[in-house]
Amino acid sequence: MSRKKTSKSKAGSVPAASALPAANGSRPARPGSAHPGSETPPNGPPQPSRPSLGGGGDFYYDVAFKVMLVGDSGVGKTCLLVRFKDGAFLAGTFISTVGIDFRNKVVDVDGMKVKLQIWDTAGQERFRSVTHAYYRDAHALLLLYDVTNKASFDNIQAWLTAIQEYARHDVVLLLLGNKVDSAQERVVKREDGEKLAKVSQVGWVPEGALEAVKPGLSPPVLPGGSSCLQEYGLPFMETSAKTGLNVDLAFTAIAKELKQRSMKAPSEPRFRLHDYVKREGRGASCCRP
Ligand SMILES: Nc1nc2c(ncn2[C@@H]2O[C@H](COP(=O)(O)OP(=O)(O)OP(=O)(O)O)[C@@H](O)[C@H]2O)c(=O)[nH]1
Ligand SMILES: [Mg+2]
Repeated sequence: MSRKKTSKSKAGSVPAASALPAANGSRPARPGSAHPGSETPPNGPPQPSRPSLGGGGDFYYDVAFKVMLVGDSGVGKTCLLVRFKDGAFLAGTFISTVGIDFRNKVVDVDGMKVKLQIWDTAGQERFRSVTHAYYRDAHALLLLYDVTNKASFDNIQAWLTAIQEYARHDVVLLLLGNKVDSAQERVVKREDGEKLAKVSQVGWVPEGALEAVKPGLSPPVLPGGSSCLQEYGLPFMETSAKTGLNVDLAFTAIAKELKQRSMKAPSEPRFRLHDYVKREGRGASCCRP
């Protein structure tokens, strides 16, 4: 497979200004050279991307995907991204994201270079309509709550509703409970996150299936589907942007899943995201129904 070229550390921001995609799908031109739309805007099902037009970079990639970080303000989305991209933690003053920022990172997945274009959204309510417009382009979403902030956990359902409404039906979704290093301040137990993940689903689950599973927390019987049964619920992990716990794993798991899906005739065994994060997660782990 031929290698595509991408820039080494391309990053940009899209302030919540006028230059945003219309909700009906048309995408007006955005000013600013840093706009990622000129680079590799992923559209349609996961597919190998076009070569980067950014030029001048020294990294190459085979496939590229768009990943979005979503969740309440202050849950640690920006810190998670910085930890993954730079291996650092943004301690100190909390600077809330305005609009949307993005960073690129190329990861090696079983010998293939997978470029993740990671969009860091503003969690504040006032930017909600802005960020919703971007959901439809995302191949994967990392949905975060803060284990020291109960409200951020309670709001996950609302985030899932928005995802259901605005994201593509086959979006890869991973639920993350962040800030587990703050053991003293923890108010959301790992088991609560696991339970929520177990009964939550967006995308392909048939009408009524979610209701069916809630009372007893056992998987629904899907019409004729066996593989669906095995992956019901959301994959879930606890993370810490501060210590780095499970941060690389979260992004790697997403990259593996997307890479597998993009292959027309995969020669290797099907990658199972739920199993992977359950097996590989350290400390506070994950769940699979
Ligand atoms: N202890 C601890 N603090 C964290 C962690 N992640 C983020 N924080 C802190 O939480 C605050 C908010 O982090 P951000 O990453 O800016 O939050 P955000 O989700 O991007 O917020 P918005 O941009 O407003 O949506 C900052 O003060 C961080 O230092 C973590 O894993 N552990
Ligand atoms: Mg932020």
